[in-house]
Amino acid sequence: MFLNVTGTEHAPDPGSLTAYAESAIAEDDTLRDARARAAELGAPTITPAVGATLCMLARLTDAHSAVEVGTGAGVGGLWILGGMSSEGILTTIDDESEHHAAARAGFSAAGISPSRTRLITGRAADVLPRLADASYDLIFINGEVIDQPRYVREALRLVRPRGVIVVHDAAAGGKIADPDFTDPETTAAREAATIIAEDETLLPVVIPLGEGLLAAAKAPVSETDSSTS
Ligand SMILES: C[S@@+](CC[C@H](N)C(=O)[O-])C[C@H]1O[C@@H](n2cnc3c(N)ncnc32)[C@H](O)[C@@H]1O
Repeated sequence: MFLNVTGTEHAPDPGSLTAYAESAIAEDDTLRDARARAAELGAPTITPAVGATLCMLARLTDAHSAVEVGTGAGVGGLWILGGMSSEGILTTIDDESEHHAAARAGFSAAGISPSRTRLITGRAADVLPRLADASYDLIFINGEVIDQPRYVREALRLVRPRGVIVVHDAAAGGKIADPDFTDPETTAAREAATIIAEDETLLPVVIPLGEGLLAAAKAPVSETDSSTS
């Protein structure tokens, strides 16, 4: 059986490489319980392989500070925190206080100190502009697809040199590569991808996991500082 039964809208075909990538990741009871809370709330979750990818990126960037747009019931947050430095702080934004209550329960069950999580309840478009420039090692965008361009623009400002931006639902339900689709969501996903593609300080890659991840690594400071070029 495919490992994530609660949150995936489009389960990969059995026998596909994606199905193998998902089934290869085992989640612990804390994550399973978080998925159960998400299911109760009707909040979508990332898949296990997306979670493991985020965890790996947090570890590779030695993340001390991360931002998540769209807390849900805390599945993504648990994965990100698992890869961060033991002192690392996750700022996670959601406009549903019920989702934040569920996420808090998950973080507590995982033994994560409340000092390591900053849950901000509000609309991401209002909260993100209040966060400091170039201060975050990992930014995970997992809100509404239609809002991706504005979140990506904020992420460009927030990410540190050598940090990483990850956009979930980057494939707009598989429609992004088909020019016949010009609906607002697909157009927004294309715009977000274009903003990333046109930034020469970013190294982007599409990762075909979950609903499609677009990950982009920010160049080191020596390559982003225009005074040195
Ligand atoms: C896909 S879920 C997030 C899942 C979560 N990242 C996880 O891995 O479990 C999207 C979340 O974004 C929240 N959301 C949607 N629009 C928002 C907005 N404009 N501002 C803040 N949160 C928003 C929803 O309430 C929902 O909890």
